[in-house]
Amino acid sequence: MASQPDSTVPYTPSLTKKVLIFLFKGVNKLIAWHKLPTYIGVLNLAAYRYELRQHNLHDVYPSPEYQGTSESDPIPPEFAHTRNSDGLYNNVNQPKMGCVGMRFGRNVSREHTKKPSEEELLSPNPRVVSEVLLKRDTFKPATILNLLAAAWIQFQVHDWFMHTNSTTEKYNVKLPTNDTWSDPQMQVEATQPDTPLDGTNKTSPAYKNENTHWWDGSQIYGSSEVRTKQLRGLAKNGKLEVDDQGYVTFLPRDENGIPQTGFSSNWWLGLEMLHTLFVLEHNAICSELAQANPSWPSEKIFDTARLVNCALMAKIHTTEWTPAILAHPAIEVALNGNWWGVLGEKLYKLLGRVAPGESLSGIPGSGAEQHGAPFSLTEEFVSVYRLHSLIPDNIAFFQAATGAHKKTYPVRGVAFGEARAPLEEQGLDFADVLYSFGINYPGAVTLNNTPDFLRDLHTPEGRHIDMGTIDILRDRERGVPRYNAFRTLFHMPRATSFLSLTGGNAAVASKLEAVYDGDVDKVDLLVGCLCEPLPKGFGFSDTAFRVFILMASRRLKSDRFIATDWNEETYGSVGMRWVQGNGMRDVLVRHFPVLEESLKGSKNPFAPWGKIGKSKEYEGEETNA
Ligand code: HEM
Repeated sequence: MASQPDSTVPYTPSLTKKVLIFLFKGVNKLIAWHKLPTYIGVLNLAAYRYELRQHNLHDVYPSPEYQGTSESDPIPPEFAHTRNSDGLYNNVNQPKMGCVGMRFGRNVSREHTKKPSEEELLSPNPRVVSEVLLKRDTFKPATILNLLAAAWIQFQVHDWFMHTNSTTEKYNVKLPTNDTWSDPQMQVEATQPDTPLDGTNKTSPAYKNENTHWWDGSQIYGSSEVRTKQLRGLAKNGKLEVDDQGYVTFLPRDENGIPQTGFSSNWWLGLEMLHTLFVLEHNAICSELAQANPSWPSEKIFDTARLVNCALMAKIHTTEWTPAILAHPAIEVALNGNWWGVLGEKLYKLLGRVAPGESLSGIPGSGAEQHGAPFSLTEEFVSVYRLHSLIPDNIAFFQAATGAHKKTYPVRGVAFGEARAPLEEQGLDFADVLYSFGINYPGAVTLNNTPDFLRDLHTPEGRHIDMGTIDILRDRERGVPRYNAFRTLFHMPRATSFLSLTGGNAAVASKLEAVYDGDVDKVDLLVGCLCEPLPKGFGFSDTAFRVFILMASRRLKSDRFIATDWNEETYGSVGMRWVQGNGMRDVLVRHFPVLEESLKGSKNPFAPWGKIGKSKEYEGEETNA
């Protein structure tokens, strides 16, 4: 186990990197990165990343001691080579870094993250923004993706973060005249701020993460050691407990029907399916490890299988999901480069690592670095994942083997307690559900495409909420800068008018102008991102993408188990082969071989799959655009 550089060591780009940043600033005045030839575009993205690492990582703790030290929190021997469910000990020198309950960091300095006054928080009225700009008018599908892509990102988000709502403080959102909201008033719980640790916290509050910040599969394994033990239950050989009902394997349920998994809020069939799939994958890895290492105790099998499963999910996300939603040649090279290096997978597999750094041979094994701030996810990172418009109104369900259409359900009908309805009522199994998700479209990430299901959401905890209103309110409440300020702080030019923001779309510009009272600087981050013209092949905005350039690779680069301990000693030779030799397609086909045929019709498992048999005859908008 190698020791890591202290997060307080400032990140200073080398002279070459500074020159690259300077050069591309000039180039980008004339031409955007995504219009450059592929490999020059990749270099441009690298320059952005150097600049962002230098200016856009901000700790929100008053001092580094809050991250713990190797003296105050020494690593117990059992966690020297494996993940701890609470997220402790990933960083050897600062063992609390990224653990559950640590605060979200910031990508912009604290003076730009002030808590708004009530007037600033509520204007323009977030419910009006939701009604006029977010409410879905007609279903606009994202035709480059399938519905699995929507479920996947929520599944991942539940690994990474969740804020806590206050049990005492609420905001009253004024309902406009003639509003159709069915309650007399709209109240939204405030986010619970962490106890202030210094004066800055009083003006710019900080918020804790309910999950670990690491990419550690906590949505499956839980965010505490106690929870992980419960989920393993009595299962042998390092496996997680499942409820095998013969025709289908489910996650176990508690006496109230709540799925027993690491994170079960906001549940629907998409999550049921992916949680089950990656629990099955964990158990398959365990079987393989046990067979190859008959002397390993259950604990070692579990620990190694979790490392492998987490790395596999990180790889799928990096090299498959992200290039599916950002289908641009430079992104494909850059993201594969994050994993394999710019020399590519083939050369990596032939030669192994040819250089120590991240560029030529990828981030895994390149050595962990914190770039001047302790690792944590950030408020801005949460904001750009507000992708609720991915959720469609309805899902059409088919049999995987024949393509026969069984039933089309509203999403509401497969959510929370109803999540398993198509399996229980239509006799479908997970292969059928996965196939159906493979050919249904998600919603496009664009204006007026947030479904009524989420804008009029009744949760099992008794909340009645409009996610459109909440998405706007939360960013403002947490001091995330509005669109133009955000762009400036991410080194992008601000929109000088509504028309320039919308890329010349006069109808959208005038709608924005009316809601934002003629002030383009008031446009909310989410709204701006939904309106700006997209680079070719992009499923979301270039503005949101700037956060990903920095944070997507940071999640890998900061993590000891990916960047430093990337070796057979930690993963076992079987484990290393499993991660490097598999992708989403392999996972799907391993557990549901019938899907192979449909997957053949698709270049990327998160893009629409080939339609089988009778499903070609289905005429609904869910699968046809
Ligand atoms: C059935 C589908 C979904 C339901 C029922 C759902 C529901 C919710 C709820 C109730 C919240 C918390 C609201 C609050 O702040 O009080 C939330 C937050 C959030 N959701 Fe969703 N959601 C769904 C799908 C998605 C999808 C597809 C994404 C895409 C990434 C997503 C991303 C987020 C994010 C980023 C947050 C903020 C989390 C935080 O504040 O820490 N959700 N969602």
